[in-house]
Amino acid sequence: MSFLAIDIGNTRLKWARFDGAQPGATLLEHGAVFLEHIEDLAEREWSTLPAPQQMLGANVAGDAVRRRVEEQLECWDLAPRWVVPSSHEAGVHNGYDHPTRLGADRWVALVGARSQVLRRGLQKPCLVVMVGTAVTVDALDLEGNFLGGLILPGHGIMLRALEGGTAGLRVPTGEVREFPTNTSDALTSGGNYAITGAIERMHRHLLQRTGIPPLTLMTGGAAWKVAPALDIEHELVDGLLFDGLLALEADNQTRRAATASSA
Ligand SMILES: Nc1ncnc2c1ncn2[C@@H]1O[C@H](COP(=O)(O)OP(=O)(O)O)[C@@H](O)[C@H]1O
Ligand SMILES: CC(C)(COP(=O)(O)O)[C@@H](O)C(=O)NCCC(=O)O
Ligand SMILES: [K+]
Repeated sequence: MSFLAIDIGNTRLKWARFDGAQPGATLLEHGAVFLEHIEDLAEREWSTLPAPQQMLGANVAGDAVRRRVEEQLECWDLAPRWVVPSSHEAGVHNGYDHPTRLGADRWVALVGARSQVLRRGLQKPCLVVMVGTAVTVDALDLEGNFLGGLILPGHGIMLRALEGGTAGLRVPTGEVREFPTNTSDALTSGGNYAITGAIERMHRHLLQRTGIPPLTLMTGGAAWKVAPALDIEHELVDGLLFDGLLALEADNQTRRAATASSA
């Protein structure tokens, strides 16, 4: 049995095939494509991939993108399944006012983070940071309750907004500096500190709420750009979304088996 996990963000689709659908399953192959190249998946990256028997995906890029991906999945005999955030699943309680309106990627990352906390036997709250097209900073307490989180623009969106809204800010990428003395460095540092500042702020909120310094897990295509300037202890976790998808799929299968045996 092999399992395909798919994470579709607003910039790229990330996929991974595992040798099973339980937390800790072995990663067999993985890849990422920009959304413009989804139409090539079945002909290229997936053409040599052994057929997976099951898949689960998280999509925040809209229904049109989801349909384009489902067309590519037709190269295999498999039912596409997509995560819809609920109020309670795989050990996480969703504290959003309207649980289904939480981004599926955020929900999956929270589930992945919770399963990591439990697997490591930690008695800690957890801060879940994703740095992609947008940045999200989500708080999980000691019991696996999702308390709430921040959404802010990612680096690219911040820069494009400033370029578009002004006459004098079209400059090359700069360096992160404490006291920037040119426009390029001022913009790059401003964006970087906006993101790290928000993360540090949420870290403080969670510490104040729970009294315990949280485990901070950071993922996403641009996490490596943020990490050097982040003044709190943290870990970069590449496959956090895949961990979450594995945990949710394992949970779903247990539930389906229970329904089947009671029918
Ligand atoms: N190969 C790369 N080199 C530099 N930056 C990258 C690369 N891939 C992704 N990024 C950065 O990561 C962001 C996309 O990350 P990703 O996690 O794929 O986002 P999303 O989940 O929103 O699609 C881009 O906006 C870019 O800033
Ligand atoms: C916040 C997001 C845009 C992040 O998207 P990403 O950067 O991963 O492409 C996405 O999680 C989303 O569309 N969320 C729905 C709204 C919410 O979570 O409240
Ligand atoms: K994402």
